[in-house]
Amino acid sequence: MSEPSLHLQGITRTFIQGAERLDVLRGVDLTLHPGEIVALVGPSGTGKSTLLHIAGLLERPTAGKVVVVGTAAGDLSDKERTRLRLSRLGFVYQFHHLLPEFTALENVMMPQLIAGTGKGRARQRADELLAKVGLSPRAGHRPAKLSGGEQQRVAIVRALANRPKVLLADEPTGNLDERTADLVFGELLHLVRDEGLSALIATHNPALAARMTRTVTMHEGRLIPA
Ligand SMILES: Nc1ncnc2c1ncn2[C@@H]1O[C@H](COP(=O)(O)OP(=O)(O)OP(=O)(O)O)[C@@H](O)[C@H]1O
Repeated sequence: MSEPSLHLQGITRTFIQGAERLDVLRGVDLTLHPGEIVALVGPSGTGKSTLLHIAGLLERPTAGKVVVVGTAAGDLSDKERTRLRLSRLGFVYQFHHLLPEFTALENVMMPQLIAGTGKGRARQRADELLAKVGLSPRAGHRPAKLSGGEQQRVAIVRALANRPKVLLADEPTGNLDERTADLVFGELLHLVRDEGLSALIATHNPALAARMTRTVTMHEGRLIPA
């Protein structure tokens, strides 16, 4: 079988606040194979966002192993983790977090420029991605001039700009009305499949979870198959 895109093994995360100790993750194991799209579900406050941040190399676990396309992240310096994140992982949040002073096109070019891609190639890739979500006519607009659905489409294609292997998404359409959420989610799935990625997507919406390859549920700090 081919190398996993993402492998999480024995992940724990404990928060200590004063005398209180909160064991949010208590031994999470998860393997994402290329092309798998996994729904991450579970009640609010059970640690889905915490797990996504750890998988996305934005936070370190208290214990356990994160392996991104064959590279064990625990052994890396912060600089090397950033490089691995930029090249292999894409992240979409519930709120778009686009840079307000830049246009849609510039927002999609930005992660590529940070990763060292030349301006011409970055622009070509951004044009191509914005076209895929029907936003070519809006490429020159700043986020404030775009609708909620359009802003989230830009955030999604921005996450794909550096051709990552894994997309991590935290309620990527949670901020949109039901109809728009359904449409944008469909586009997200189409793009993930089209680009041949794996994805781990937290959602509270059972209908959206049902459109993915499989579902895992956060329960008492571990993942169980749905
Ligand atoms: N930096 C932190 N310090 C202390 N506690 C934290 C921290 N980050 C998260 N927590 C706690 O960890 C628990 C899990 O939070 P998390 O945001 O991961 O849950 P979630 O499943 O994503 O919830 P939701 O579905 O509402 O987004 C919560 O009780 C939260 O208060």
